Amino acid sequence: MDDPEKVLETLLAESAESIAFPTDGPTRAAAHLGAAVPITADGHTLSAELLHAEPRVLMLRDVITDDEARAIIRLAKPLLSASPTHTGEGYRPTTRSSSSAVLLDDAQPPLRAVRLRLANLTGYPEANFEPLQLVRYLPGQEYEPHNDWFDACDVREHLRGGERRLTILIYLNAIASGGGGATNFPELEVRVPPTKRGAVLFENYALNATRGDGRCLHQGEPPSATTKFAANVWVRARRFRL
Ligand SMILES: O=C(O)CCC(=O)C(=O)O
Ligand SMILES: [Fe+2]
Repeated sequence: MDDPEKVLETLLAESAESIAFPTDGPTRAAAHLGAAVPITADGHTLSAELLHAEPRVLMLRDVITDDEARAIIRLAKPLLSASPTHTGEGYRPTTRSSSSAVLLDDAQPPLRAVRLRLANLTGYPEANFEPLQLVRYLPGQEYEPHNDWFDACDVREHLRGGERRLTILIYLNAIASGGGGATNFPELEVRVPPTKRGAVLFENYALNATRGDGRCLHQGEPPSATTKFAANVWVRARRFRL
């Protein structure tokens, strides 16, 4: 699509399809600072605790089952390759030494169950979810501080569903306390230790904003002795297209 007028027309039409920021999803309504509040989604009980109010960072516990964690790792393992990073104008080069796998087959029952539960919890339609992406860090591997949101001028990402409003990073295996592998938010002074079957959820955009929030800068710290498996779930402003 090279014709600038056509690009602009398409972008405007796309933007008009963005859903309003949900303010009533259970993860917005229930979470409190300093207290893990039980919530139920599709008959599944988990807990949510607000770790930081603005931007919102939440710790979810028991967000997936043991079987789901095992299934995600099993489906992803044969697909692993070096993790990509965002390059080009608007993006700072970062080191990401992990491996990743995109789980394109959303129809797989465990993937579908997790996606539908997270849709229910966040108030976003499942159609806005990117495919789950497994990330594997061998001991010593890491992802340097970065933001998950796209540059506002990134046309390609505008056409693939627009803003990454939410990041949900699900921890799939246990790492002993003191074993590293935390998700660290240096600007917020929040460090989330990986808790098996738990997740960190953060809002990359302030309410009604169209530009990403720089305070959401975060890094995947290296695990010291155990391989860390996690699954990224990114939620877009509009229907996601590959
Ligand atoms: O592994 C982590 O704790 C962070 C991963 C991350 O930020 C990403 O994959 O975008
Ligand atoms: Fe990230």
